[in-house]
Amino acid sequence: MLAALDLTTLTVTLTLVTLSMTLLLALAAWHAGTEQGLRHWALGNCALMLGLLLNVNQQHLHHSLSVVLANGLMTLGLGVIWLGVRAFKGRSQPQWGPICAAAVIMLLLWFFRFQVDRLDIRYAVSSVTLGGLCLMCARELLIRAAQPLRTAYWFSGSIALLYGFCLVARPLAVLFGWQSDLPVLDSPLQNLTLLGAMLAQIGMASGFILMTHYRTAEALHRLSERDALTNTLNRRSLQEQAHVLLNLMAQRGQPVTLIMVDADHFKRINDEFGHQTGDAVLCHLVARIGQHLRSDDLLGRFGGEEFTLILPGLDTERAAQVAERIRQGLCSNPWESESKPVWLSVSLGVACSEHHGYDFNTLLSAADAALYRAKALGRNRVELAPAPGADLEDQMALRLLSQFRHNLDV
Ligand SMILES: Nc1nc2c(ncn2[C@@H]2O[C@H](COP(=O)(O)OP(=O)(O)OP(=O)(O)O)[C@@H](O)[C@H]2O)c(=O)[nH]1
Repeated sequence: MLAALDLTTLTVTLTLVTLSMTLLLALAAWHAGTEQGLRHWALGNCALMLGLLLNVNQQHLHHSLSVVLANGLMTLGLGVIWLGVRAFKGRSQPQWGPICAAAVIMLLLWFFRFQVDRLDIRYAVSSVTLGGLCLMCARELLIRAAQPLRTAYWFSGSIALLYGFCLVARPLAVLFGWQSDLPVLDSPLQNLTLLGAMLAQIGMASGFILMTHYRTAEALHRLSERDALTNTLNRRSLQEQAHVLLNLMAQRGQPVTLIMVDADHFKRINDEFGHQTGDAVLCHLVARIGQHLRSDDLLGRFGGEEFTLILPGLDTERAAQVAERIRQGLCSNPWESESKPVWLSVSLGVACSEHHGYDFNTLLSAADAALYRAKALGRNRVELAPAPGADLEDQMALRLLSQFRHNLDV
């Protein structure tokens, strides 16, 4: 059946397939923004397509073009695609690698065509080089990665592995006699190679676009749940994740503590040092808080200079110790700005599920009330949320005192 396939039809189809995949990659690269790799893949595919076109026209073109230059272009194309895979993964890209590989291949093919005419060696050299480059792409892609990117990596990687293996096996097939003669144009093996190239072309280009799509989806998801300045959870995703965590802790019957952290007199920092320094101080504040958190604790930005922490498994006493360490850590070391050190202190309100249950909003209001009290009592301190039923008048008085001090800015 393979022998019955017509070479011209195969060539035209392969060229059209490669052309449309190149266009697809180029269009995707056009809008890829900072996403690395797509441009390499589009460019590599162009070189690959030109090389293929020259190579299948051996009967009409001089061999310096259809053999030497064609294989050089195909090597360069696959090499650039390999660079694209590395760029996508954020790895170094040795630009000279593909150029040198292409130059060496062209030199070898020129020698074994015009100095010593050895078709078997030319065949082995080009098959092993192109196959080897596909295997190098596969090696970069078939790695452990977080889902969903792993699916896309493995999709492209498996195709590269399969096609690379087939290319490397081509000269072996001749060597071990599975293929009676060296493949001349129109031989079944040559037709099979062209069909394989077509499938590899469609598969790898789709795989690369899938990789970019998953990467973009991941970035969008991250953006939708993180605060752009501090990279902490934003209010909405903090609430969502807190609900899940609180339900889990309630089922297990373990305590959870919610802490509200608010920077003291932050307006003064902005006024004295400017907003940019204010932003840097907020990032410093988050980094400092992060030093005291475990991997399953949640940290979110609730408002301007107000952050919320949720500490699963900690009762009031242990959570108060964490809060105190955060307070001390911040007020004992200034943030070094370019001009002079910026001293920062925080007030913290602590509310635990032991007294306030597992409802997020109830915990939040209890911690907020405690934070108010910390502010009213002079700032730079940790206050525990009073148990429900504590003196309401007392709380009202504190709220008024806090508002009074805030208005006086003391
Ligand atoms: N630089 C910077 N400032 C912010 C940001 N978000 C809020 N702020 C500022 O934080 C300040 C908060 O001021 P206030 O609510 O009066 O609180 P405060 O000055 O910290 O006083 P107390 O909380 O009472 O100690 C305001 O000046 C806001 O402009 C931000 O993302 N970056």
